[in-house]
Amino acid sequence: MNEAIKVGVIGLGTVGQGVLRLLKDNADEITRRVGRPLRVTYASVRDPNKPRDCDLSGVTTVADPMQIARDADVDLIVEAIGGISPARELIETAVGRGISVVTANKALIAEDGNRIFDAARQTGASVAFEAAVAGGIPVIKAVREGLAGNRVERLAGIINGTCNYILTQMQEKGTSFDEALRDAQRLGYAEADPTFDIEGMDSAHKLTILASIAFGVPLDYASVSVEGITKVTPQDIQIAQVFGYRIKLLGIAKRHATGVELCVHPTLVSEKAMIAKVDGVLNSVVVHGNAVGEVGFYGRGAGGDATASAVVADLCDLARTLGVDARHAVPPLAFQPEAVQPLPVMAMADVPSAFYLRLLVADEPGVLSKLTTILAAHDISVEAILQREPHGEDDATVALITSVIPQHRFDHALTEMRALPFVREDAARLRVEKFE
Ligand SMILES: NC(=O)C1=CN([C@@H]2O[C@H](COP(=O)(O)OP(=O)(O)OC[C@H]3O[C@@H](n4cnc5c(N)ncnc54)[C@H](O)[C@@H]3O)[C@@H](O)[C@H]2O)C=CC1
Ligand SMILES: N[C@@H](CC=O)C(=O)O
Ligand code: NA
Repeated sequence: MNEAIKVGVIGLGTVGQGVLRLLKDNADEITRRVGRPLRVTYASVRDPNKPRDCDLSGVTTVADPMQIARDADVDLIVEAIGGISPARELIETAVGRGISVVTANKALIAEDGNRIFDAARQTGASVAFEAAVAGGIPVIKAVREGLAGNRVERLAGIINGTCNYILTQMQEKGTSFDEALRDAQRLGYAEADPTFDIEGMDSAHKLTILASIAFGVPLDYASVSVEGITKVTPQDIQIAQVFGYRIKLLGIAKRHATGVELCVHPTLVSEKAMIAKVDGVLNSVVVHGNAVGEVGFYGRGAGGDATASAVVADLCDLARTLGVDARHAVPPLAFQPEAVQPLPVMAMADVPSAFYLRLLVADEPGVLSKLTTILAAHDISVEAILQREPHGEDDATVALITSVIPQHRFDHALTEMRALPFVREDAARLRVEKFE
């Protein structure tokens, strides 16, 4: 049999263990694809007493992950510890000695990827990161390679499994936010610090990577406007449903005449759109290319096995091209490094959208007509509106969906609405995104 390709795995948590399991369970299939077996020979284990759901026989375990990055006799390395440091130093050390790395670390790629890819280019090593976006969905490969003939106009997606799981549980089972989050953590979906999931930063990391690959712009996490799901209430989920919508946390990267929109926020999507039906831990990315039109991908966005599927796919790619200078292969960010150019990122105030608004108002006559008069004065049409009578002491609720307008116009109208004596509170304002 051909000599095995030796793999070092740094970090044996949800993803690392999944990689070991998959390489073992599907060893025959993988060997037939690659031409040589892939064998984990080294793994870094911080706590040797922790019970693990993978077989470590034949694997040399070390406490210090730098030992693997710097010295171990391996052909390829998997980084699965997460976070910025020491993950960055480990990857830079490995590529510095010409060892290619597979990482699932979207935070690191989004925030320091430009520097990491430069370091890898110095030696001709690769840094592969399919698992970093939308878990098991092979969306990096699809956009980078499969859509290379297109100018990408828009990319939008559900790219955080934890948030989609929470929103689905709240909508379908009436589960509380906190309970649904606890379940997502137990199932291995959430980040080590789940704030990254629920406050939208994890989606923003992934959107940064997708936007770069789609538009040929440098990775620029700081330019993404981010809002998470912590303010989404069961009431908004329920009213959206009455209007025929679902609320999803979307990442959106879109070209406009004056620049690109880069944002993550809870969004109303029509229940008729395919993406509205993507529930639970599933992710979905919808890409509009000028030649192909709209293309959609969906699948498991988090969890050990699904993520390991993407890590192992990258390992197979790199194993097949061991010894080949990565500077002659597909560039990591899809475009030739010297052709990667920034585009102006639009301020959210200028980005056009339809809006959902929920107001708490005093229960008195003429409320709807006064609100719609203000909207009409700002040339904003109302596509749907409802009013709910108060329960007991509560205020009444008015909810509406507007036509597509720049946010600043909507905000001016909202300022005037807030000043009306019967308006108690603008309780929710969400964007609405349309799909084919
Ligand atoms: N869990 C998931 O569904 C997905 C996770 N990812 C990414 O994969 C990476 C790993 O995530 P998980 O496996 O879920 O995390 P985890 O917390 O389950 O595992 C991380 C492991 O790395 C070890 N570790 C952390 N710092 C270390 C250090 N300095 N030295 C040695 N070991 C260290 C921890 O002890 C733990 O065993 C992260 O970048 C995450 O964002 C990506 C896609 C999906
Ligand atoms: N915490 C992330 C894991 C995968 O990237 C998520 O929930 O999507
Ligand atoms: Na992926």
